[in-house]
Amino acid sequence: MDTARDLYLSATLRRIEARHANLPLMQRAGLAAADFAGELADPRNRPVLILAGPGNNGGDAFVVGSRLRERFFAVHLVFAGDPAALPADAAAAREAFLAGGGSTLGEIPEIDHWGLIVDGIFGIGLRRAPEGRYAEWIATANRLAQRDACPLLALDCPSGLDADSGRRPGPCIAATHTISFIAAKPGLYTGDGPDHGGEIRIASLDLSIDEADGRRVSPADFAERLQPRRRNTHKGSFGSVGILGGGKSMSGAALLAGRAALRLGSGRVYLGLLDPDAPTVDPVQPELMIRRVDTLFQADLQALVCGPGLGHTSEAVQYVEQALKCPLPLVLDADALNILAVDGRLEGNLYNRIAPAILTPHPAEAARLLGSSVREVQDDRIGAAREMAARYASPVALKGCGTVLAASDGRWWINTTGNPGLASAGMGDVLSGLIATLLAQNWSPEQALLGAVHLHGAAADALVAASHGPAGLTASEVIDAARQVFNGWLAGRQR
Ligand SMILES: NC(=O)C1=CN([C@@H]2O[C@H](COP(=O)(O)OP(=O)(O)OC[C@H]3O[C@@H](n4cnc5c(N)ncnc54)[C@H](O)[C@@H]3O)[C@@H](O)[C@H]2O)[C@@H](O)CC1
Ligand SMILES: [K+]
Repeated sequence: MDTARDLYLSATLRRIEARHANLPLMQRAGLAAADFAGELADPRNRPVLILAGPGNNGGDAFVVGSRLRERFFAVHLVFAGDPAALPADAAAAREAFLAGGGSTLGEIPEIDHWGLIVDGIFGIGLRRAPEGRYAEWIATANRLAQRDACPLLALDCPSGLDADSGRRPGPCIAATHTISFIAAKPGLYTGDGPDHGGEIRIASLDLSIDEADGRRVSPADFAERLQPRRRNTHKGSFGSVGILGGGKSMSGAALLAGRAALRLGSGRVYLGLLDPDAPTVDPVQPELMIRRVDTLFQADLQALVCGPGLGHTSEAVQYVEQALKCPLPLVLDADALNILAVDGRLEGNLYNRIAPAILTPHPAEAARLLGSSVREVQDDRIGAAREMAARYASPVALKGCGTVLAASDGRWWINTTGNPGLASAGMGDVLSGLIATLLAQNWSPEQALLGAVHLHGAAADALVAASHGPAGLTASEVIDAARQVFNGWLAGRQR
């Protein structure tokens, strides 16, 4: 088990819990959380507010209350559930808290300044949007943590967040820190999770488990490919990439993909632009070889991107078909995905391909491919990515906060590099160029996808660290930062 990377769905966690029912897991969880709380609490020993819900997450909260009281914290524990309806472990934790001299409150008390707020309302047992009293507690906890600038520690996951999907159906705790028990939950890293979990710590509760459902992407996934360049090489050694796109007035998207491919180290980059009035040279990057679109396939290519700025004309449809039929590793993005979504004839070409294809939809493109809505895609990003990968027999990256990557055999990953600076035009075009470069250099489709997505996010993170974003971050800057980060990886400095 790699606690830093492994992700577990709640059904798997329930099975693991059941297998270890003889162990005092709630005591271990509460103790680990109390240790974390002790690190976070205001050194002036301001009071601690603990919110306990009606299930085992509430039970964890009672254990935290007991442990913190033993350490002489002033604990105010709020519990409004029916004690008789608590699950057995939680009921025992409540009894122990009361037997130790603790008492519970029915509502959040008025206190001038909290030193720490602990959220033990709901964990992986959330069934629906919190409402009524619990919705009010969530809103109040968020407000008080802001007011007092105090840490808000979520037990297991922020209450109101669906731990499997990262969806928040209603009010949700905005934690500054989360301590996730047994293993990390995927919902902390995608969708609304990253806005609500804060800094995440995993408490394994001393269990050794192995059957992870998914993983977070790490450079370890593609480290074997990060080899220094041999000296005795030439431009043919590093692959030729073709970019097919650039319909009427949309050359920019294709240029960005091409520049990204060139600057990540493709030996040659050819652009086939559909717009007859498109420029024949890129003055910013004159190394790009801009061709008439009908001659693009005559070049000796090792990988092809189809889609950036392609448009949706009948000519564009023909070229998508040609791209799908060509024996080159292929990245399908943007309008190529939209065309694939509406033209049922084309789908079969994906299954008959002799070279791999990779799909990189954003949520709206994914909704078109799946015949669903953006809302449905976003409510279950992992499920949507896996469904597309299975249906199109190709690796897929569902872009967005916590990009979800899926292989056609059902494996999935979440990428945790990147930031909101990537929410601007051209970023997807850049990603497609990065993926194609790695494909053209014989990376496997899976490694090319994981490597490029991780790199793309890491480049944006490096720019934000240097105050070039998130506001105003541009795709062109990400290209240059990706080159820098990648060369750092190659040199072994940032692995
Ligand atoms: N079972 C175990 O062995 C362990 C469980 N642990 C804790 O237990 C949690 C899971 O416990 P539970 O399965 O009891 O689930 P939760 O405590 O997360 O919540 C379930 C309770 O809340 C109610 N509920 C769910 N959504 C609601 C809503 N929107 N409004 C009002 N009530 C709602 C349910 O009816 C149920 O009573 C984990 O997240 C973790 O914190 C830990 O102590 C580790 C060990
Ligand atoms: K919680």
